[in-house]
Amino acid sequence: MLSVTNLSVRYTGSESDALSNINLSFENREFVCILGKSGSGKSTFIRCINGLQKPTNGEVFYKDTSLSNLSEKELRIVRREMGMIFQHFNLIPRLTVMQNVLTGTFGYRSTFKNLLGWFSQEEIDRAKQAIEDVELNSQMNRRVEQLSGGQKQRVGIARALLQNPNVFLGDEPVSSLDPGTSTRIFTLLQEIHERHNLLTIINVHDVELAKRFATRLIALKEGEVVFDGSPNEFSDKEFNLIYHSSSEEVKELVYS
Ligand SMILES: Nc1ncnc2c1ncn2[C@@H]1O[C@H](COP(=O)(O)OP(=O)(O)OP(=O)(O)O)[C@@H](O)[C@H]1O
Repeated sequence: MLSVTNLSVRYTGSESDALSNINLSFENREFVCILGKSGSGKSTFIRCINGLQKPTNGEVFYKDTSLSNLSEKELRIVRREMGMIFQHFNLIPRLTVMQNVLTGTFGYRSTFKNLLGWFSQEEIDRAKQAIEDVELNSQMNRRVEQLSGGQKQRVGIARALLQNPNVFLGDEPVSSLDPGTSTRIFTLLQEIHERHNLLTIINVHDVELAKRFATRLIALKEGEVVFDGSPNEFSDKEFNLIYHSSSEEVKELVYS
């Protein structure tokens, strides 16, 4: 469903690759967590998948089509099938929960309709359902600036659901939340993942959380994949290697 081949990214002015020759493929229904130290390339990888970051080399294929071959308009169509949630939620603080969630339909509507804020009854009903799915019914008409971090992330999830996504992407969606709230958000992501048959790919710093919810773990170190396997295979040894050793030592030890 989604794959990357020989994917490399080097930012302008940088002397090293943020991502270096990554080859991975993902199937529907996988719940993938991406681990790695700060600066290892996790966000860059997610941004390549949804076409926000152009590779320096290599390709991203979504449903067998290379994103490099798509026009901006075609890319927008791909992007609307990829719901995305963010560390800082990326909501519009002064708008209500309902208004924020409805922006999830924007990729499917004309700019004219979006500017005027006209929504059909069907769109409003779907938004209500998504708000119910994330258990925020009682907050529907509150401004999001009045919500807690966990509630804000639920709004982000409901907004992404309105896109009818095939792929759910998360760029450190629980990094600013406390442990209990983080677990509840991951539980919700898992439920949504199963109910909608999604491919879910989430960057996360919390290894225990990743091991508990993911079906597959991928670890990046200095822009390279140094671990790709099931959560049971990821032990303290891998943890120490990934967070404390050089990438050459990691590859030697993990794959020896
Ligand atoms: N826009 C940019 N311009 C130049 N360099 C960048 C840019 N974005 C990221 N980088 C560099 O690319 C490398 C990978 O960054 P990236 O944000 O992908 O890592 P990350 O694993 O997501 O980090 P974090 O966990 O801190 O978010 C880092 O060295 C970073 O400094």
